[in-house]
Amino acid sequence: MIELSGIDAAALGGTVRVLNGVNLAIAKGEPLAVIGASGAGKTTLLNLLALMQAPLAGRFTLDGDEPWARSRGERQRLRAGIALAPQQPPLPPRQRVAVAVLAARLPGMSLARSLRTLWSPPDAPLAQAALEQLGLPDKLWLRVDRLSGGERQRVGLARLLVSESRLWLADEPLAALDPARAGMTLTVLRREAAARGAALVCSLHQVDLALKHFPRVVALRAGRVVYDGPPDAIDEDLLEELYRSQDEAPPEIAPLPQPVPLPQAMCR
Ligand SMILES: Nc1ncnc2c1ncn2[C@@H]1O[C@H](COP(=O)(O)OP(=O)(O)OP(=O)(O)O)[C@@H](O)[C@H]1O
Repeated sequence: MIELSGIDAAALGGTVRVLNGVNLAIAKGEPLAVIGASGAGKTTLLNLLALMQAPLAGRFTLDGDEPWARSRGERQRLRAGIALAPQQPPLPPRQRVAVAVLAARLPGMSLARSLRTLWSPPDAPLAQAALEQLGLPDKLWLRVDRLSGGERQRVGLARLLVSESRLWLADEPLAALDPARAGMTLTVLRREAAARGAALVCSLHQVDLALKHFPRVVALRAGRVVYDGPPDAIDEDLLEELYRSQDEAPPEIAPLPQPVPLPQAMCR
């Protein structure tokens, strides 16, 4: 489905190389987790897969086609077939949740139908079903700015569930969720992607959940793929290498000066 070969890429809006010689093939319907320390390039990789950012070097193919050799319009059409849930979903604050969720279906619709959807969503039961699966059964007609951060994040994920895309990209989908919701959310994403035959690529900071929920894990360090395989071959040494900078001892902090006793006269 997607093949990256020797890809170098900058972050969205940047020019400095972040991804470095990345080789990665993702098959139709394949689930995979991307792990790595903060700044390793996970978001950059997902934006690249979503055709948001052109590679600086290397070969990128999508279903055998080279999107970056195509015209802007043709690439736009290819992009419409990919669903990306950013870490902070860009949901218009005054929009109803139903409309925000169903906006994910707009790329495949005629203009007349998309205008109708925005005005009075005919697919509201679809949005409701997606929200229920993600533990938000009573939010359909709320305004987006009435939601908590974790609820907003799940509304962003509900967009994946209603989209007609066969490539779902979820960038840190658990960032605003409590631990119980986090596991449940990954279960739903995995199950629903499998039911629709959609490939699912999730970047995750929760390594334990990545290893538990995904049959394939790609580990990035400083923009390079340092591991790509099943979770059971990931050991402590690799995790230590991946997250080494986070494990360094914190800098020594000079002790605060002891309080100077005030003269008795000043305490009265
Ligand atoms: N617009 C930009 N211009 C230049 N550099 C950027 C830009 N956006 C991000 N970067 C840098 O690119 C590198 C990779 O960022 P990226 O967001 O892909 O990492 P990440 O692994 O997703 O991190 P996190 O886990 O913290 O979200 C970081 O060093 C970051 O500072």
